[in-house]
Amino acid sequence: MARRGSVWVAAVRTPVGACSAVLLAGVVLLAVLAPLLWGDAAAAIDTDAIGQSPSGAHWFGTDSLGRDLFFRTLVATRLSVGLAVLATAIGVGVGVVLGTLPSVLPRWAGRLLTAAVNVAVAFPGLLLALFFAVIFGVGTQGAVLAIAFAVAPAFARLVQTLSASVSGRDYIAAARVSGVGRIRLLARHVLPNIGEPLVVNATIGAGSALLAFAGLSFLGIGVQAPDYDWGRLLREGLDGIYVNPVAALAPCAAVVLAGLAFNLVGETVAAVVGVRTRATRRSPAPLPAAPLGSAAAEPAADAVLVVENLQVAFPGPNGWTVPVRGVSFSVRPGEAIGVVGESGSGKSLTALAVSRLIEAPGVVTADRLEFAGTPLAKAPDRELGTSLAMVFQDPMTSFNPARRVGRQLAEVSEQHHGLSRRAAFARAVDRLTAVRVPAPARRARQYPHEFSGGMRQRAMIGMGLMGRPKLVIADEPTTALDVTVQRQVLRLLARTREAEGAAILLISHDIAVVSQTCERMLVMYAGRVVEDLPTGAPAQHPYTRALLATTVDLETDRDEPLAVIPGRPPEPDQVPEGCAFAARCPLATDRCRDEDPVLEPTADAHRVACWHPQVSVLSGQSHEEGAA
Ligand SMILES: Nc1ncnc2c1ncn2[C@@H]1O[C@H](COP(=O)(O)OP(=O)(O)OP(=O)(O)O)[C@@H](O)[C@H]1O
Repeated sequence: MARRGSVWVAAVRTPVGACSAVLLAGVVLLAVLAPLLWGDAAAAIDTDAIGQSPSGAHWFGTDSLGRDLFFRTLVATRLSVGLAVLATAIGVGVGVVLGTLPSVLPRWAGRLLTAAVNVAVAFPGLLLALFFAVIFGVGTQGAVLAIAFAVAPAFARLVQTLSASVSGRDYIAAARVSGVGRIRLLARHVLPNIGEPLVVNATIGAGSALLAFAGLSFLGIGVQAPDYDWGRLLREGLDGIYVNPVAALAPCAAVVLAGLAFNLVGETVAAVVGVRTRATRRSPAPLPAAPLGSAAAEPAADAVLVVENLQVAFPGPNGWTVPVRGVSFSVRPGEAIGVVGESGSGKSLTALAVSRLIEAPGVVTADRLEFAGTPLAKAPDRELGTSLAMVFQDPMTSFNPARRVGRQLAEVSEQHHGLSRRAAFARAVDRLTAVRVPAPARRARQYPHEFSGGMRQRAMIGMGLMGRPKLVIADEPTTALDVTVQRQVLRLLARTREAEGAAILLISHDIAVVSQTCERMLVMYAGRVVEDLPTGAPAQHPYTRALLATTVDLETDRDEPLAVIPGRPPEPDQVPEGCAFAARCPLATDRCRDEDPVLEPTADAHRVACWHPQVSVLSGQSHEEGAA
């Protein structure tokens, strides 16, 4: 709640937010106070001062009955703004009902209603307002209903579109499956999730309603005498425009200012609720230097990837959150490295940083971040596009659902190799063949949804092979697949490595998968690499040992309870002072809680960040023995 409040404060501090706050406060104050303070002065008839020009006594002059136009303009604020807001509220209400009814009504009735809304949306709003004004009759009430019904179709369409985008989500499907009725589904699951854009559009819509209302009153079919709003004042002022132009200009200026207030408020609300990160995008303070997570070791001269002291940070309301805190490793050509660790340990962010895919407001810093000998920040897109391949966990969302698979693969060669459309498509078919997609020529012409999960994942790898990748980064590539397909994909990665000489960085929470595929393993915990070891070597860090102990295989004793690591990893913004694993480590000492261990070599090709390495967690040896 406090966080939300601070977002609003930050939004009001922007130039647009400040203007909107001042204008809105002015409009609301006038609407509330003006009739109370100046209502009588605005209604007072003075036959001695009929049709006067602006003067010290009457700043905007007087009308045909000698009434003060300055006070009348101020007093008209309440009716003008109040009626516009009322019309908008009714319009939004009717729009929400019309927009949601199709999902509740029988199919044929819903379609009929949708078609009617579509037809109504096609009519210009003012024309609809005039049409309804004739139906509901001349006068304030008729004008309110006319404008409400004129704006309702646009809101109905908006609600339909927003509901359609929400109704495809998994939580709606889950609610449906669990037997939630249509109306409850709508009220509980759909409407709360479309409320924010609706409010933003309603605020902006109130500005248009204000203008429309002034238009109807100006035409004589809105507010009727003795009541008056800005539209009526404009109509009366226009009669004497050559004598006193201010009489017409003042209500016009009032409409413009109030309309501006609504629109700017809409923009501010949109900035806060629509793009919530915008307000926090401003960096809270200079990003602190990355703590040295590892002892500097010179990487191989031909390393494909060199990462030294990598830090990924995001600005938050209370300062920087640093989910990746000084990660260092290097990858040699053709090498397969696995990155393991519990959820939230920073594996994916490390991969994204290495692929230059961390978006603002995220900040990536490193002492050294090089790909194929070139600083990553300077590597041309073409170089990265052809020599670094990325395979994501969910290929369904990584492929564009509206384009054929073959064309998406071909785009890489058209873009980066300058191949013609036909040649690029032929290469796409060839690559699909290489990743063993059956009937590749036919499959290349299909859409992603026509592929099975495993086939999509292979096609994704095929896309990476359109160039000559030096490094394939695969982020949980088999998590969504069944064991048989998982095996096929892992085999394919291994084959890619052999055939193309590509290095592999395989991210997985499954230590068994990594052991089968990789020769080295980086174990991450709370944004740090805590152990870097050859696969199969005895683990030295208590966390790695605990992770290995939780791995289940065919030889696991089913009579024994499954091993678990007690506790949870710390949140990125609550990492403790010393070793982040200390709170869960049975071997932790005061030193662990006070001092953060650095990743240091303990044996050939083996680095550990622990004050007490080589201690067996399971055997219950004391830490003194282990530390020795
Ligand atoms: N854009 C972001 N802004 C703030 N924090 C983020 C952002 N993206 C990720 N994080 C946080 O960074 C931490 C590490 O995330 P990351 O996705 O790298 O973890 P992971 O080890 O890959 O986990 P998983 O196995 O669940 O994918 C998480 O706590 C996550 O909440």
